[in-house]
Amino acid sequence: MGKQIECKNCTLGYEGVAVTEGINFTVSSGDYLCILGENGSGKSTLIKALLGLKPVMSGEIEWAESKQGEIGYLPQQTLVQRDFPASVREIVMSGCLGKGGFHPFYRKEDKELADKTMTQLGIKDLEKRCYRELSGGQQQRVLLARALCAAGKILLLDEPVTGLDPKAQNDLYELIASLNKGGITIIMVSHDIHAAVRYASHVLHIGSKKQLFFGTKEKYVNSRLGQSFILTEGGEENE
Ligand SMILES: Nc1ncnc2c1ncn2[C@@H]1O[C@H](COP(=O)(O)OP(=O)(O)OP(=O)(O)O)[C@@H](O)[C@H]1O
Repeated sequence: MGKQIECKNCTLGYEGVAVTEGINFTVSSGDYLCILGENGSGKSTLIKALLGLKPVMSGEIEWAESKQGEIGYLPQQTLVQRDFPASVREIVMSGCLGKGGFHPFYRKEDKELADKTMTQLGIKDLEKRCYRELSGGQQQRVLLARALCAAGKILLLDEPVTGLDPKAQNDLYELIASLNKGGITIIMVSHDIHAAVRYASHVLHIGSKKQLFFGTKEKYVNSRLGQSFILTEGGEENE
């Protein structure tokens, strides 16, 4: 499998102050990487670095074959976004803007890609509906379709199931897993250890100040760190 991203001994931080260091991991085509870590450990900062929005303080992020611009990003939803007054089709199509250089109008291939993606994600029948009238789960599908139109190779998802009920969470996880089975690389930031254990191929666990683990999911669940995280997080969920 081709290597897509390699993060080499990166230090991430703001204004000369490191948030986390010693970040080392590799993402290959078809991987499903789950990034775990407590609040404030630097997960969002790492996302910004992966998207090229923020330079690393030291170390290097190396991109192979697919370029940085080919990463589709599903941000954490904000309330403002939930109220966005545009149709489903318009939102999905907007993912095509900026693809293949600047072009101010949608091209035929953009429209075809939007149609194909909406069908794939089961939202074609919603295309004329206004985004803000949809359920949270439907809205996430729309944003996922948009991210897929922006980049068909790697999807970077930041807490994608936040705010969804358990059934919608499960449906979205299953949809993401099916995209991964279809060959799309997934990088997902999550607090949900259960989803990581169920779906991911690899785990990156960031602690306060430094990386605690990177490796296959199987190694993670058998490690002392993985075991204790599963126990504490599982305990919280069952309370
Ligand atoms: N723009 C900024 N300037 C300075 N410090 C920042 C900035 N953004 C974040 N930080 C600090 O960097 C640290 C890591 O933040 P980050 O948002 O990356 O954590 P996180 O792991 O994504 O947390 P959460 O799980 O709560 O989303 C925090 O201590 C935060 O206060």
